[in-house]
Amino acid sequence: MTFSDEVKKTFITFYGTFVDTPEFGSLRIRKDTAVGVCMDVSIPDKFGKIQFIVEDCKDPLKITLQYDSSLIEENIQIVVHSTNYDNHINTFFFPGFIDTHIHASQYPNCGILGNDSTLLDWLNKYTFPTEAALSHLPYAEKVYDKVVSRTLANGTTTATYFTTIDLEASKIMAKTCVMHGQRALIGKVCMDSNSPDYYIETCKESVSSLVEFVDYIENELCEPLIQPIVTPRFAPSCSRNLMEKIGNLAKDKSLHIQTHLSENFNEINWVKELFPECESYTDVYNKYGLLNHRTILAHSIHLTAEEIDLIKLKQSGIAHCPISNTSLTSGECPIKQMYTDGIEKIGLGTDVSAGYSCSILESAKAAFSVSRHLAIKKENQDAKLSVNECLYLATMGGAKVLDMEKQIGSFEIGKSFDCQEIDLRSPTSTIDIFEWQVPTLSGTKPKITQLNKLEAFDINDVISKWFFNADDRNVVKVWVNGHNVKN
Ligand SMILES: O=c1[nH]c(=O)c2nc[nH]c2[nH]1
Ligand SMILES: [Zn+2]
Repeated sequence: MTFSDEVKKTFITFYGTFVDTPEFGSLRIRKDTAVGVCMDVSIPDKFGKIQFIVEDCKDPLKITLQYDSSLIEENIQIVVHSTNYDNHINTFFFPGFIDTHIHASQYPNCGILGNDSTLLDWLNKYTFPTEAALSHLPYAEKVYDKVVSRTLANGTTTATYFTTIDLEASKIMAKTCVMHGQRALIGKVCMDSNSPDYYIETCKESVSSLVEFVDYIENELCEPLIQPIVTPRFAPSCSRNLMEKIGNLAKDKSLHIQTHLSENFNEINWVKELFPECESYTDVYNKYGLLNHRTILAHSIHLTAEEIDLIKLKQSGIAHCPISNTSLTSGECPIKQMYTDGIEKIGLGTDVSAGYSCSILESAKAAFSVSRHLAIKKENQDAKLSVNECLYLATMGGAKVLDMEKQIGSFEIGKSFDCQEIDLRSPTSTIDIFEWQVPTLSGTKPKITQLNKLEAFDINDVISKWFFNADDRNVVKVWVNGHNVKN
């Protein structure tokens, strides 16, 4: 079926097993479930959104016609799992992943780190030259096209991107996301201080190109899935004047803000030297108008108790980027402790290219591992994140960080249908799961006496297999706002 076939339908009902994590640590499984999505462009308030969820449903078409008797059968599409596994749970719908921190412009360096690098020398040696090269627009086109298709292929339906300081290249990124159908917040990077002469703007240039970028997205592109995000790179590369000006713009237009915070000890000391008037790194952003409930703070590893309190007070969100933090030897962010301290807006970021993978599932596995290392180091089992908690960070946690928890992150009536279909036995899958391990939808156990001593696997085990053993080969389809964007 093609994209154009699909949009002719005014209603789609998805039918099968739905798995999501509505609360931190919970795993919700709804079998034989029909999820109805309005695809009628003449009703913009409902378009792409879930209209009903019916569990234990035997006939999804009948349920759809019961929901709205004015619908006619030709306009309804029923989408069932791509492969029928004879009543065994091998395939399920899961909310699309949310990447709360990724540098689209660094994608050419994904997998290139430099063994000896830590943050500040890595920026100068690898990152700034790579970003600056994208002012050559044909390069920008290629790189942005690849990173968006690659993240979608890995099940990322929403991403919060950094581009570069270049306005025209940033517009290309916005157009690319529209073309691929990905939901995205896109930030033209602002930096007017302490940066190489080949990759820096004046404060005036930075503000005016940001204003033009916001205007372009809001008034020319006009695509509801795409939002601009105010993006001061990090405190060392921004003057006080620049931070205040773009903070005011964010406030006036209710825009999101993203930046980096407290990633590495040399960086933290540098911020102390540059901003002696501020109490802490976090206080720099607060003092210059950048800290609020729509601010996304990447890393935030080495925070003091006062900084945690300030972030809580301002209700800002944290993008946990465990692959990056390990790769650049920046540190281990104590996510479980943050929850205990009352910070609940925490999501995951791939942080390509300090992170070597653009898969949020890989980041979720890394979050699991980093939390175990913290538990070993601190001799405290409470530091451990569970599989379900990591999956929450990858979906609902990310939605909260983006202040979009009413729109995305789980399957609820009124939310957009952003979804990935997972198939543990897709043709190219490398997951080995044996037939006696797979529970049936009705929960019956295999009738083999030798297996009586085996604990029967349940769907939690299946989800665990997926979490640890899967990759993009198990993402068979992806939808954003009801549109099939990956087949
Ligand atoms: O991981 C990071 N990646 C970056 O590009 C960057 N810039 C400032 N601080 C940063 N940290
Ligand atoms: Zn980053």
